[in-house]
Amino acid sequence: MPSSSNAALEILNLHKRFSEPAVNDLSLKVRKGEFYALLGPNGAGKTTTLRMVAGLLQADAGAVRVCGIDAFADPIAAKQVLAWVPDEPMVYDKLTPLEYLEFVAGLWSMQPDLARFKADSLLDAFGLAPHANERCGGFSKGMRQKVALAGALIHEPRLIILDEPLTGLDAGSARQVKKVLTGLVAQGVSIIMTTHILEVAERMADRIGIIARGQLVAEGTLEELRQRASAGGHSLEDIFLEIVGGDAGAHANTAELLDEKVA
Ligand SMILES: Nc1ncnc2c1ncn2[C@@H]1O[C@H](COP(=O)(O)OP(=O)(O)OP(=O)(O)O)[C@@H](O)[C@H]1O
Repeated sequence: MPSSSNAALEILNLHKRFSEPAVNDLSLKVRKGEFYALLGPNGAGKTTTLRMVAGLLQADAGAVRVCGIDAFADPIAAKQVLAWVPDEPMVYDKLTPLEYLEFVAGLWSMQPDLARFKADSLLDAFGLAPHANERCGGFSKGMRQKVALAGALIHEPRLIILDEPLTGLDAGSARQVKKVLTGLVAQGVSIIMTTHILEVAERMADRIGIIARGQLVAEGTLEELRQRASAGGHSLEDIFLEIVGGDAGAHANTAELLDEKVA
């Protein structure tokens, strides 16, 4: 796949093996200003893929380009333009959200005035302003998740990588997070997000990639996936279950599965 200037993320023939292959010749592209949802059954290789993109896990083979930067050759430059938020993010219990955001801004060498301005606006956007000066140690999982997300956004990344960002959030918090994310996409930021909440992918994603057994088995807009699904599946859940089945592992080769189902 040649490098293309409109790509925020290019994953090229990525491989990672633990005791068995976890990511197996995976290639995909996220365009600038695109919201891309990465779906797949448990153990499909989603987190492993994103951890390699974020530079937290070494790939066995393949390449990753973030905004045109070769992330394996120049990981520091890549990290400057991306944000990574895992499904169990860590925040420092002894810090308040404001102190945490100022600390993270300091790591990025942001000017204190700008850091404070950005911190205040992120705390506001995530509904954390009333708790800005309380220690994170007493926060619920959802509040901690929002603090971590705010921290990941403070340096104004161009590509945001989110692993299950809405798990554990109540309806109000999920709405705040979705509003922030869609606002960023409207400004040209790109997002790649894993989720098991298919409704979220259905409503928010510009394109959806479905992986099973470490391989991309389907990709497209919701409408494209709908058109390709053979049995007239209409919701993303119908399409997803048709493609991966209840048990993607029952198929020896997911490429064959793709040929059968969506060719
Ligand atoms: N550090 C590790 N050591 C050994 N095996 C691992 C490791 N990390 C992941 N795996 C294996 O790699 C495969 C892919 O795991 P991964 O966490 O990427 O799946 P996933 O699609 O994110 O799943 P889920 O939806 O359950 O989070 C699984 O078989 C998993 O057991």
